[in-house]
Amino acid sequence: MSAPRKVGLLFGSFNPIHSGHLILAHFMATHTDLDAVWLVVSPQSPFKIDQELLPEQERFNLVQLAIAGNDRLRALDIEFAMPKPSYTIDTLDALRLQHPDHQFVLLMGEDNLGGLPRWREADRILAENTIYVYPRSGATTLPVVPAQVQIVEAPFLDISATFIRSCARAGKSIRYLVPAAVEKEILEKRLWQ
Ligand SMILES: Nc1ncnc2c1ncn2[C@@H]1O[C@H](COP(=O)(O)OP(=O)(O)OP(=O)(O)O)[C@@H](O)[C@H]1O
Ligand SMILES: O=C(O)c1ccc[n+]([C@@H]2O[C@H](COP(=O)([O-])O)[C@@H](O)[C@H]2O)c1
Repeated sequence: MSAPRKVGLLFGSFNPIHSGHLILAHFMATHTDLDAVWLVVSPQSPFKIDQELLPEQERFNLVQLAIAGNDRLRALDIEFAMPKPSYTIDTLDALRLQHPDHQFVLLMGEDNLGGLPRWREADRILAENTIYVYPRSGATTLPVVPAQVQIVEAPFLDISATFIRSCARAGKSIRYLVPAAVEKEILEKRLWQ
């Protein structure tokens, strides 16, 4: 049996994955007490119903290309078989059933913290999980920050998937904003062009 592990979970639409996600995920997996970070690709965020999304399998493939060769990072498609939209509490329950020996930590950008009370079963998410929050533009907060929320001073890169998509649409370079393998795939498949 493998040793118990402390694993950070980075949930996202990853439409597409970019260098901001990767630097954050690798930093969390190597500069904190976490052993690994799993990137959970959400088919449909409850807060992004109207957003034009690449097919989930395509987004998942881009995540896999981006993290290839990094044994601290892993891509999860667990939400593909679950009801949509993708509610994080349901995924956390499923992951705890699948991996009873693991300790999970929720990773969250400061942009998402203030909106957390509007998440499904937010009280249970807060009661059952440690949350590592890292800097992100559009920072929001909770009226009272609970003890299980820890601020991690991770490097801050102001890149968003929205910006990557707008560059691709405008025919502008996305070199270094996404890993080379992801750039190649976006250009070859003419994604968002
Ligand atoms: N540049 C970044 N640095 C650190 N974390 C990020 C960065 N971009 C996104 N994240 C975080 O990654 C998680 C998933 O983000 P998501 O897939 O929604 O990407 P996004 O860039 O915010 O997308 P979009 O621009 O389409 O809203 C969120 O918790 C978000 O805060
Ligand atoms: O569970 C919820 O109620 C909930 C509400 C909003 C967002 N989330 C999850 O948070 C992740 C990031 O969402 P977003 O909207 O910032 O892309 C994504 O995995 C969503 O499924 C989850």
